[in-house]
Amino acid sequence: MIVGMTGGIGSGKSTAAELFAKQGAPVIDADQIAHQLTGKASPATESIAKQLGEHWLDKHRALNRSYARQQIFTDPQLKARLEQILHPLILSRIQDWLAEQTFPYAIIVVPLLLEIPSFHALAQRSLLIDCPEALQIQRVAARSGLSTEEIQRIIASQMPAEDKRQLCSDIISNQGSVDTLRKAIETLHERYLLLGKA
Ligand SMILES: CC(C)(COP(=O)(O)OP(=O)(O)OC[C@H]1O[C@@H](n2cnc3c(N)ncnc32)[C@H](O)[C@@H]1O)[C@@H](O)C(=O)NCCC(=O)NCCS
Ligand SMILES: Nc1ncnc2c1ncn2[C@@H]1O[C@H](COP(=O)(O)OP(=O)(O)OP(=O)(O)O)[C@@H](O)[C@H]1O
Repeated sequence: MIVGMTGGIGSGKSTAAELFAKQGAPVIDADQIAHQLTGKASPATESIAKQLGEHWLDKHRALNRSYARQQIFTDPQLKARLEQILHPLILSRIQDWLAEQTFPYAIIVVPLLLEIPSFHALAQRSLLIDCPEALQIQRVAARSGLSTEEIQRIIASQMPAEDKRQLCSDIISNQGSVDTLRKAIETLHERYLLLGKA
């Protein structure tokens, strides 16, 4: 059984993914794949330079992440063009990884699970890590130093939380402590094991 985990920026997806992994579940994260794909002198960065311009890369020919962030979250067309380069490669890496899994269930962590049909189609269940916007902003600012304005722009580019709640089969509220999150994940892990074995 494939479980797609999603949630807005800073909702706690990576923290939740780590907790599932500690239970023994196989987990793959689309953000981490995107990071690997946009490292120095990779085929993806060469496509980005060719299609979007050399100035999207840094001196090591890796993606200039802060430049890319500024561009795509202020210009939807540039966002779509970067996604057109990266999403097929991310999808293919996830599919290859899924083909190797033998555990009763596997977790794919995909920020745009509900926005992009080809990602959504991979999952039989969808798990939303839900967190109020004010807490998302607080946690992302503490982690990355991004301004409130920049974080709000990223949130505005994603599907509204209310719509995500309607679409997901499972929801974990991540407003409490990491310990509360751990308990919710232990419960879901047991449920997914049963569902995956059925
Ligand atoms: C713009 C980039 C360079 C910014 O890098 P940075 O290191 O600052 O952020 P990181 O990659 O860790 O992403 C952090 C969060 O930003 C949000 N985010 C990232 N890409 C997108 C996007 N295309 N649309 C909406 N939100 C996004 C997600 O909530 C994600 O969890 C990077 O996010 C990127 O390459 N994005 C395009 C690839 C993509 O669509 N990734 C999401 C995979 S489904
Ligand atoms: N329940 C919690 N209590 C306190 N801090 C938390 C909790 N959950 C997550 N955090 C912290 O909030 C920040 C964002 O969490 P995390 O990185 O897991 O979110 P994410 O959804 O993966 O973010 P992104 O969308 O940017 O990839 C991290 O610094 C993390 O340690």
